[in-house]
Amino acid sequence: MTTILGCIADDFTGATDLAGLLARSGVKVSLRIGVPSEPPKDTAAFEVIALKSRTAPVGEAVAETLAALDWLKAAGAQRFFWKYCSTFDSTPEGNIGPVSEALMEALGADQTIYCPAFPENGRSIFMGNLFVGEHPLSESPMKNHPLTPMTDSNLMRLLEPQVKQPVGLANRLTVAKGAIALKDRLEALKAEGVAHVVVDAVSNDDLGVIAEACQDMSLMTGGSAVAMPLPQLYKDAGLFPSEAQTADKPSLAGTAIILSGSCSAMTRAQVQAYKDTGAPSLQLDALELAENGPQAALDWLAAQDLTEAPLVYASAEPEKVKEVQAKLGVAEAGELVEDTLAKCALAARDQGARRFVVAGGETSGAVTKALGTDRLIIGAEIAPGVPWTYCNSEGHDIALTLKSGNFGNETFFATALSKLEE
Ligand SMILES: Nc1ncnc2c1ncn2[C@@H]1O[C@H](COP(=O)(O)OP(=O)(O)OP(=O)(O)O)[C@@H](O)[C@H]1O
Ligand SMILES: O=C(O)[C@@H](O)C(=O)CO
Repeated sequence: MTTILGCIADDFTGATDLAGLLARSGVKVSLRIGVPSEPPKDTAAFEVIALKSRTAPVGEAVAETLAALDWLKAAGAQRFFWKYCSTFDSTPEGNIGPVSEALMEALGADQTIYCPAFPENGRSIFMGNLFVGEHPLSESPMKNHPLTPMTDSNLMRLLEPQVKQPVGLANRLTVAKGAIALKDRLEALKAEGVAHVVVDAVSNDDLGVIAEACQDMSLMTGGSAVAMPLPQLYKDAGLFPSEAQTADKPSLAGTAIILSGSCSAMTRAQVQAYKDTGAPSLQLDALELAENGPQAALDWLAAQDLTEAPLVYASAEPEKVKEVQAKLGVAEAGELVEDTLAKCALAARDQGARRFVVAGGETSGAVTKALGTDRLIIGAEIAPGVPWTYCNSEGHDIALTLKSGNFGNETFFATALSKLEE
């Protein structure tokens, strides 16, 4: 089928988050890991390409995103969605702005919107300021993120240094007036030369208004949630025929492994809750990994019964992470942990693991790449923004869930496992 909406996500958990929310409407969503090396074949109306570009150097992120754009164009897409984190994670150099401007230039677009809001997960935007629950972004646990600490909550201030063209705001008072009022505001800003418009949203109703007003833009940007209304809007506009979601749930109960490289407050609570169930667990220590390599972890794993779904985690308190980063360097510490968790994933698969629960975006990228999967089928949603996915890992059918650091409730790991047993 010709692709209607071509989506590019800057990390793997973000890609499954977006694909899961698009699939809520019952449409078939196809998720590719990285830019496919083959020309488009067997495409779906909604195609998502997962990149691992959030913390990549700007030039690399731009080049990979443009390659993804070319593939999606070849699949027939004329509308595009650039998905970044609902907490607007970017390094000080920033990839969100430069990637958006490169996409706009390639598409001949003179304006786009920025809406990372995800109300079901507590992310809302008011007067251009991003809130996590009741706290401004910069006062939320995101201020301590190991790779992209967020120390400002104002999206215009975060975006301005990242782009060449002017940044503006369409605030909640406009959004509350509906899609026509928002379109008028966007037109007025365009007349003033404003290319980058942050749009407030505090509820799913606001997201419906924004999607309706922006559905004809060649490029929309945001978190996953603002894309959620698009399939229904496109169906209503007669852009594609109804088709059923075809992901069958394979029978993959039994063996499992949980791998956590996320240090977010929610993941740390999930790790503790899972350990409290009495499940076997191993904590990785980045300093020890730097000294002795991953063999001790692999030996521990080899001795485990995978029907008990063991947990391997590096998740640690911010002070501990900072201490390790000061000794090893931020990127080096992250890579050591990611590399070890990826090796554990491969070893677990070869020991017979068929369900993989992975926490953390960067971690998910490393694990998914190691498993050698190139396409994910979207299955049941475990928590808002976290679906099970099914894929083939070098001849083995497996289920994989990639959990964003901040998503899910405390019992997420056990809930994810039981979901495939229902
Ligand atoms: N104990 C540790 N010491 C140093 N770095 C660590 C430690 N544990 C994890 N890391 C690194 O921190 C980074 C965590 O990023 P990751 O994207 O996996 O999680 P997250 O940011 O919580 O998730 P998301 O991007 O979905 O919000 C990874 O690069 C990981 O390797
Ligand atoms: O938007 C989010 O918060 C997630 O999809 C994500 O990008 C996690 O890395």
